[in-house]
Amino acid sequence: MALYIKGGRVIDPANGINKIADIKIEEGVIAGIDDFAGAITAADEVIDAAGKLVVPGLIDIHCHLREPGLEAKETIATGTRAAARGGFTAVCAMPNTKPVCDSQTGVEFIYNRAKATGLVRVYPIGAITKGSDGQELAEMADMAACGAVAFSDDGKPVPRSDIMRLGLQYAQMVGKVIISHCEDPELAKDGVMHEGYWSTVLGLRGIPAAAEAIMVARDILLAESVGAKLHIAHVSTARSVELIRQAQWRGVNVTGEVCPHHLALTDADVEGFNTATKVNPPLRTDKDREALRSALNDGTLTILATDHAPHTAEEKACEYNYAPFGISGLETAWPLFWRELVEPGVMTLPSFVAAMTVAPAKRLGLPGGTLSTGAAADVTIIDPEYTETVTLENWQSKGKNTPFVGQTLRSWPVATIVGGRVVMRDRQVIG
Ligand SMILES: NC(=O)N[C@@H](CC(=O)O)C(=O)O
Ligand SMILES: [Zn+2]
Ligand SMILES: [Zn+2]
Repeated sequence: MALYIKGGRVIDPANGINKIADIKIEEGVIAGIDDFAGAITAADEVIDAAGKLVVPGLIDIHCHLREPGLEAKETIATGTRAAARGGFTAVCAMPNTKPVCDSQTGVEFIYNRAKATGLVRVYPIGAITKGSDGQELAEMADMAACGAVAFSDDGKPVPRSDIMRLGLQYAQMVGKVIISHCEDPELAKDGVMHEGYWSTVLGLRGIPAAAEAIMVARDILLAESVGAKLHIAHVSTARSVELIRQAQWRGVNVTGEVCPHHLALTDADVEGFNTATKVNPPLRTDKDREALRSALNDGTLTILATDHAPHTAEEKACEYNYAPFGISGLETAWPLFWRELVEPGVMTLPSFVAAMTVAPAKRLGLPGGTLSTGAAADVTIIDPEYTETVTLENWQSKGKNTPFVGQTLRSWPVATIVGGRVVMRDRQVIG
């Protein structure tokens, strides 16, 4: 018995495919892309994808699953259900859990929990420093040996340049990428939103754009000096984009990612003091948003990521100053990116699909991201015409901290298939 996805527009950027075709899945792997009309028998299962897009399973290289230790915010079980609902077949988990994932045991725990409770694939990211305290390198080589896919102290910067340089050198040695949360801790201190017109009007302490760009510049210089691979998390300012662009011209191995909220919202959206808009780096200005769009358009930035950062309702139900930073993003990423990037023609459909599949996979050396024959059958089906209003009904993440409730968005994932198993169908998570 085979599973056929019939008659959809198959977009597989890795193989240069963009055509109406059927996909055959057998024993959990892609058995071929073709016209299978004559081959389908009554014993086979068929998903009718006419009018839909059929793409490689989406891959998110930046999310927070909160397990171990912060299970009130999210677990691997709930976070991967949110991922499945958002069309993701694989997610990379940041190490800022309790304890921090800074050892072989931490990495193995994630793999074991994901195997036992996860609905989609989970790849752990190890910490750069012990406890992400920025003082002493974590056991990076050990973690790489047992499957850490990258290293990051996300949630915090690595304040000391000597430690960051050492981290880059170790990462380079084991062939991994450092994912940097770029923030000058002193400049950003006590800030709760972007520093500018709106922080002044609202009377909130600001985080200057330079707090990000300074660290982007430092990390680029360090990566350049040791020949290491650097990836900038949640790029949010025009200046960061400019620094990355210049570094790429010089041949530095640096990439960057953009999150949905930095495209969909600006600092003006903090008016109203909705704590769901509090995120790090903060929502920036229109000009920054424009710079992110042109960087995605010209290929300076090639990766889209959610930075899914769930928090409890209790934690977010307080004054703006005291709320934790973060937006629950897995379940609305695709339609938001669609509205911001595909509808206005900022990205072509194949380059957009690439930014959510093969580009992140290639950057971290993950399997997946293509529909090549013989590859694991991780597939996402999108209905580009389907509209849905964001509500918390049927919301899978424990983190209800989304500023997008009430927005009607077009283009949603309607099926998610992991290794040939259907884990979401018609917007309902299965399993
Ligand atoms: N992005 C956020 O606002 N929060 C993240 C940390 C991070 O990504 O830096 C979190 O872990 O809550
Ligand atoms: Zn971060
Ligand atoms: Zn993050």
